[in-house]
Amino acid sequence: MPARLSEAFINHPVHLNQNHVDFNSAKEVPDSYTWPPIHDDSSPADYGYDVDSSVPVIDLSDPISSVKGQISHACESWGVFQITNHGVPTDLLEKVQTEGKRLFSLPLQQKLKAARAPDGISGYGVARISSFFPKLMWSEGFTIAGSAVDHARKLWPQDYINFCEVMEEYEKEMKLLAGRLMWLMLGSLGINKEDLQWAGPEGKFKDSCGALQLNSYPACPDPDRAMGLAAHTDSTLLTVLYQNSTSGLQVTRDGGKWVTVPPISGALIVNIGDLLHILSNGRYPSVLHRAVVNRKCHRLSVAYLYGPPMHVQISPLSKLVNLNNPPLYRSVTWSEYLGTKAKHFNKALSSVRLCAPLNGIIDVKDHNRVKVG
Ligand SMILES: O=C(O)CCC(=O)C(=O)O
Ligand SMILES: [Fe+2]
Repeated sequence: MPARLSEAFINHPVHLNQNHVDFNSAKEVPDSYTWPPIHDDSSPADYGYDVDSSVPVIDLSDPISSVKGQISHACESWGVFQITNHGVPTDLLEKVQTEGKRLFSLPLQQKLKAARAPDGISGYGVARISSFFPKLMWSEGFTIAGSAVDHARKLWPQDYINFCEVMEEYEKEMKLLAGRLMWLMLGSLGINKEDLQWAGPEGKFKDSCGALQLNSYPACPDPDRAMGLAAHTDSTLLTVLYQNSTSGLQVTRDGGKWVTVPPISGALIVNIGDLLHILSNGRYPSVLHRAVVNRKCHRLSVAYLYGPPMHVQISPLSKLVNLNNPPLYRSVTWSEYLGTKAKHFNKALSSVRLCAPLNGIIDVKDHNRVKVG
């Protein structure tokens, strides 16, 4: 079994076509990138006029009991929320953005020198989920699991250190923040440090794993017919996303209409992933999301993909299970789940489900019935 996140796909190689169009000079969207029209369902309500139809924004400097209450509501009803006053320095966010833009502005041939290997996780390339779709996505990505040095050196043989230092510092900040968010989320479910042995001494999640995913969405001549990143849930416990000031992220509630997550300068977005869905026995469902593109400007997003130590078995927490709430999922390690996701994509969660939903009610939160794309 892979012991490190960087080895997670050794048994699941994906051979993707990395010869994509040069986005910067494309005057139109080629047929291979043309998706069925994306209807813009966003209404004024999506921009905060109606509290119940906009993604919650939580100020982490509010009193802790209030924060936990807001998190519980956001996790139960949305699976996503934005956070402000999170403590990640603004200048670090700016540096990450500058370095990310520097990377994606390199010529395609240069970026391809650091291409992700078919059985690897780190490096440059199109989204791994591309293999599940007949059409290509209007985006490119760069993943960092472990040290970025090997790949960054291929991009900038003389000048890779700054990139690596910034990404390393950001990864450290993200790991601390993700641990803090885990306790806020778990605490709101009545779970404390004694209930989660694998969180390690003082519940610090020292051995937890994570990766940085830089996503680049070039401006697109026909954004309604292109897809930045197709609908998916993350295979994480949680994901912390920085989208800065350019919108593009959309989420659904229970497979309903797409809601745009409005950019808030300096805020971070927190998504619930499939492993927290399992750990919480479905109380905190993972959120189906996608990224759309726009005509005017390039968009960069940086996702921190956070999961448990690779060997830890994740299963519904015993405190959340009783006669009326039987365990809904079997236990899986992150490594095993990534393999399942690589094979079954959006049906992965239902493939580890133990029992059918009670009363025969369709569990829309399993996403297997949600039309993707
Ligand atoms: O770019 C975005 O807004 C979404 C990125 C995302 O979903 C991911 O990297 O998993
Ligand atoms: Fe995602």
